[in-house]
Amino acid sequence: MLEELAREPQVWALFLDIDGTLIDLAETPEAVVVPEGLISTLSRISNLLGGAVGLVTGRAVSFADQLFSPLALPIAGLHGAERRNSAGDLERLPQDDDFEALKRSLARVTADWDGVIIEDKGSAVAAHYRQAQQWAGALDAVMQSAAEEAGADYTLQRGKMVIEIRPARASKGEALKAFLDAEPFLGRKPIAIGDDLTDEAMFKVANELGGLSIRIGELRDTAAVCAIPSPDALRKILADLARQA
Ligand SMILES: O=P(O)(O)OC[C@H]1O[C@H](O[C@H]2O[C@H](CO)[C@@H](O)[C@H](O)[C@H]2O)[C@H](O)[C@@H](O)[C@@H]1O
Repeated sequence: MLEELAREPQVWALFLDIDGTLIDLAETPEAVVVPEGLISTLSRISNLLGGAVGLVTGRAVSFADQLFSPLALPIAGLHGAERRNSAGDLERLPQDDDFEALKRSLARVTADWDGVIIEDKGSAVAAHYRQAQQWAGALDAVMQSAAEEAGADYTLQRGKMVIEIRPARASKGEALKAFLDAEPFLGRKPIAIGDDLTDEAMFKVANELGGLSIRIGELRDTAAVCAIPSPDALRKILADLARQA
């Protein structure tokens, strides 16, 4: 389904989610592994597409950069709330003192909740319960009330065994549009690949713009139009594509 990229590389732009898409999910946010060969695969595909490859992730840009170093692709982080374009210019929200206090309070409230992880991502915060499913309900309630306290500038974002509070003004769909407004993405058709609720916004934009939306996993309750069964299957497809570059 990505053969078109090799046939007409000047037509397409590729947007890739990270966790659960390019890399396998792990028990904790820090435990993820970038498989050998993936960085060079992405670099070759980026060259093939004239640089029109972007990462679109819920991670902070700084964390994603560490994962994929030395590769520094254009990237939207924090579900689109921060973005680095192909020239390397990074837009990031200013520090918000009230939000800093809210993150500290979340960490305090959940300190004794065994297995719950509060991931401080700067302008967003994620509460993970993958290792603490007994706390899922209580965590949901705490995060809902924290999101209300954070006010209209923030919104709740649910994902795989995670509940997040993130800036409301951006989404992965808006990030796709912003990338497509400038070279080397300008005028290309987007292919968006992701696995989670946050990726639905970019699936919709890719569909609207005549591109392609691909979900990792099952094709159920999604705007995506086709599916690839796993991150491993996607990596194999990308490696084949890179060999043609
Ligand atoms: O948009 P993504 O790149 O898919 O990022 C979404 C969230 O991914 C991370 O959490 C998820 O992956 C963890 C590591 O595999 C896993 O332990 C967790 O259960 C998943 O929800 C990341 O920690 C979040 O900050 C991202 O927003």
